[in-house]
Amino acid sequence: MTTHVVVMGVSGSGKSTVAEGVAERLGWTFAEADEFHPQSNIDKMARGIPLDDRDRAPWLRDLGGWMAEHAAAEDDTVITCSALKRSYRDVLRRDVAALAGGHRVVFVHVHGPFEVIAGRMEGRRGHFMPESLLQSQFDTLEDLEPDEHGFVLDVRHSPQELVTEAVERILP
Ligand SMILES: Nc1ncnc2c1ncn2[C@@H]1O[C@H](COP(=O)(O)OP(=O)(O)OP(=O)(O)O)[C@@H](O)[C@H]1O
Ligand SMILES: O=C(O)[C@H](O)[C@@H](O)[C@H](O)[C@H](O)CO
Repeated sequence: MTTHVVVMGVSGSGKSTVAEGVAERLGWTFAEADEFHPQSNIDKMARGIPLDDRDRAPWLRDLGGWMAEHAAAEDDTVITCSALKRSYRDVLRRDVAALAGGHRVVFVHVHGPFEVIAGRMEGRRGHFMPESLLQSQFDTLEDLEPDEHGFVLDVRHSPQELVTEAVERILP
């Protein structure tokens, strides 16, 4: 049985900060979903155009496949991935769920007020994602539903608090 953590949320919410901390604390394999985006998706966002379902579909399938490969190899993982919609999370879960052995995908939603996240994006330099896309990220976001395995963290907590809380709630 392996666990696959998806740290989700809008751009600038702190996914990388939390996911890297959790992966380090647990010694689990880490990946950034942004590194799985085709260059065309990165270019589109950099031009200030939000991705649509078609842009995200192959990317989500690749990430789900990556987690399932690791599950099959008995390797626990932590990834960052916006995973904004329920249907996206269904794709991310699908390949791991199809394996025998009771492997788990756990979503950790880093969530908080628009103004806090906008302020952090403003202070960040050299990232392809423009602040102008934050509203579309919030518009697209669908909260975790009661039957989804996961939990919400408050972006206003310190990175250290967030990592500790995440680790406590992830471990079975
Ligand atoms: N809990 C926190 N408290 C204060 N600042 C934070 C916190 N978490 C992250 N930050 C800062 O906010 C900015 C965004 O964080 P981070 O890059 O981890 O977000 P992200 O969700 O991975 O972003 P993206 O998806 O756009 O790459 C960074 O400058 C980071 O240092
Ligand atoms: O689904 C999406 O729209 C994307 O994955 C974005 O969320 C960004 O890639 C990421 O957050 C970097 O800012």
